[in-house]
Amino acid sequence: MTTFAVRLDAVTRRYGRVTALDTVSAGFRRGTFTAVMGPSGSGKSTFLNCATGLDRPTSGRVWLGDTDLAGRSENETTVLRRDRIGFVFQSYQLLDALTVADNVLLPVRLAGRRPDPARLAEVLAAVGLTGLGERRPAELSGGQRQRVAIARALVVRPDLICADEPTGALDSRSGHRILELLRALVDDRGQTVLMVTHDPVAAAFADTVVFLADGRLAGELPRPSADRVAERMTSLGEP
Ligand SMILES: Nc1ncnc2c1ncn2[C@@H]1O[C@H](COP(=O)(O)OP(=O)(O)OP(=O)(O)O)[C@@H](O)[C@H]1O
Repeated sequence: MTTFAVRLDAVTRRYGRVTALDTVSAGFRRGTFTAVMGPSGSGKSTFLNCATGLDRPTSGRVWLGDTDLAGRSENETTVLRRDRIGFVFQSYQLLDALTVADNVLLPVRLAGRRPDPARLAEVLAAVGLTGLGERRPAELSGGQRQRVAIARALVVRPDLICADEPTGALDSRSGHRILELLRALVDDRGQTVLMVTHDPVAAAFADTVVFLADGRLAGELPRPSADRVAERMTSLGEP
């Protein structure tokens, strides 16, 4: 097994005349938590989309574990994404008509596999939602809804959990608990987490913060503190 859950090699993504990502190379080791930060328009979403196969680089390569995403058909990439990456979004993206259990099991059903009740119980326990499987999302707090989304991300045993502003819709206390949960998934279960955030406090939960500016890598900060992250963002022109 390769050391990296995901690796980008000289990835460039242009949209017409705009170079959203400019020769970006980066590797994310298994069992690590990385935050991606940068001013608005610096290329964070493009980076995440290229790293997870949602978008294709104009040039350069992306590996998901051992798998080179270049030259894969759209169908193959969709299956890889579904089976090997867990996504967590700011807006949770749960289906209101389904129970918590059915939301969590959705990726399993979409893959045509039989849901395993033991696995369901395990991931609900991992996110602290034991006993809430029959609730609907509307009957949960924001923090609990995000836990459902994290359980859904975990259920397929992904190589990578990709979180886009996972605490953006939460009050600071619930957000803090979600970040502690992501941290614990890395420390206790060896998960790999890649998180885009605007919040230096959130970024400080990561092992390393990677900075983007104008589509280029603009350094990284190991063992970040919120103050040092905020300082670095100010130097990149973020108010
Ligand atoms: N589909 C697209 N078509 C044209 N230009 C795009 C497209 N997607 C992104 N861009 C441009 O590429 C650059 C990087 O955008 P991107 O969304 O990756 O930045 P970001 O750091 O995620 O921004 P934000 O923090 O505001 O969400 C911007 O100049 C943006 O306008």
